[in-house]
Amino acid sequence: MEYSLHALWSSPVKKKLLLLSIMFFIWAYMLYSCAGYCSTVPSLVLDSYRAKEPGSDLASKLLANKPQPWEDVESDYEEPSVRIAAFSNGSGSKKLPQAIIIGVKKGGTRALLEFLRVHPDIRAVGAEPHFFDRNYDNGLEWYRELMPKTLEGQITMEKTPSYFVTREAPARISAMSRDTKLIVVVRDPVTRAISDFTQTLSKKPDIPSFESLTFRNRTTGLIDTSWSAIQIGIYAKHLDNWLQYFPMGQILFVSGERLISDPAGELGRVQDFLGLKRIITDKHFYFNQTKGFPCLKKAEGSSKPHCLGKTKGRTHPNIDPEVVQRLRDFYRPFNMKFYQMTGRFFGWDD
Ligand SMILES: Nc1ncnc2c1ncn2[C@@H]1O[C@H](COP(=O)(O)OS(=O)(=O)O)[C@@H](OP(=O)(O)O)[C@H]1O
Repeated sequence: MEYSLHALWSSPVKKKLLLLSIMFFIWAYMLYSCAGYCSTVPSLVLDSYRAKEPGSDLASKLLANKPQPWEDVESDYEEPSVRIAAFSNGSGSKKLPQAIIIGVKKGGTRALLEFLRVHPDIRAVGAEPHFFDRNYDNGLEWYRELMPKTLEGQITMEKTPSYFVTREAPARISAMSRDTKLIVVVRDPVTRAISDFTQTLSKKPDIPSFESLTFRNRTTGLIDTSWSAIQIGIYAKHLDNWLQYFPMGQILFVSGERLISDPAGELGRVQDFLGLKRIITDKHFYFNQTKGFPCLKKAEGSSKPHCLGKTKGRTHPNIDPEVVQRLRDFYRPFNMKFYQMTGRFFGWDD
């Protein structure tokens, strides 16, 4: 061995060859390193440049795609600043909702969600995601990103009242998870229709009167069931669609009227349904005379009393009593069917 090495070093041609190959390796290594560096530099520069562009990060992308919560139904919703500070950076992970308030529009869905958020085992997204109706193409990952972080054992929730009347929503929610718990806040369909109309009127003061929108033909008294304010209240019909995908035991019906007269009682039923300890009780509520509604003594993440905003609990316009009666007659058979289906008498037809 010693001899062969000595022989190698001693031969001048071989010495040169060895030197050349060492130089070649050094040169190749430098070229390789430079190529790697050169390919990363522009992208790093570009990335940091992109990061400065508005809307470049994930959160902004979501915001860009995010359904506008102030569109249509939820023009009033604002995340209380206290809540943002207290929970936006919490630990845990984002999960798809295990329970959803699917309806109904103007039923009292915001009140229910705000009350439920007081529970330490519930975390909910404030704005309406409208995933299963308007934003389904964005994909489940987009939807999950909207959710707040939860710890083990906490339930993730959202509310989008239009799901209840969206034909595709039951199949889509079932495809996400067949175990999703569904909650529907229902309210007398006649009052609901007037509430719905009142909301539209507040945004578009020039719309025709409630009375004229109600009828296809006022003289024959034919109701215009294509008007969404009327359509939404045919609860039995919409429920049929949900029952194709979910068993009745997985859907809880909350009375919008009882949610106002006895919020703790209705919240007790909801907590049982969600398998949670009854933590929200009558101690959490007080009746605010000025607002004319129950309010929270302390909102989630805050020590201050909290009533819903001014777009909840609007004064309704006076509607011709004859039209109201005609609508009562129209809804009666659907209501009866609905009571039968749900096994609960909501008392809208006294
Ligand atoms: N505690 C409390 N405070 C204020 N308002 C309350 C409350 N509980 C139920 N309600 C009723 O909720 C109605 C609005 O329903 P939604 O929140 O489902 O409306 S929306 O579909 O999200 O726009 C709203 O309807 P209007 O009275 O017609 O404005 C209220 O009657």
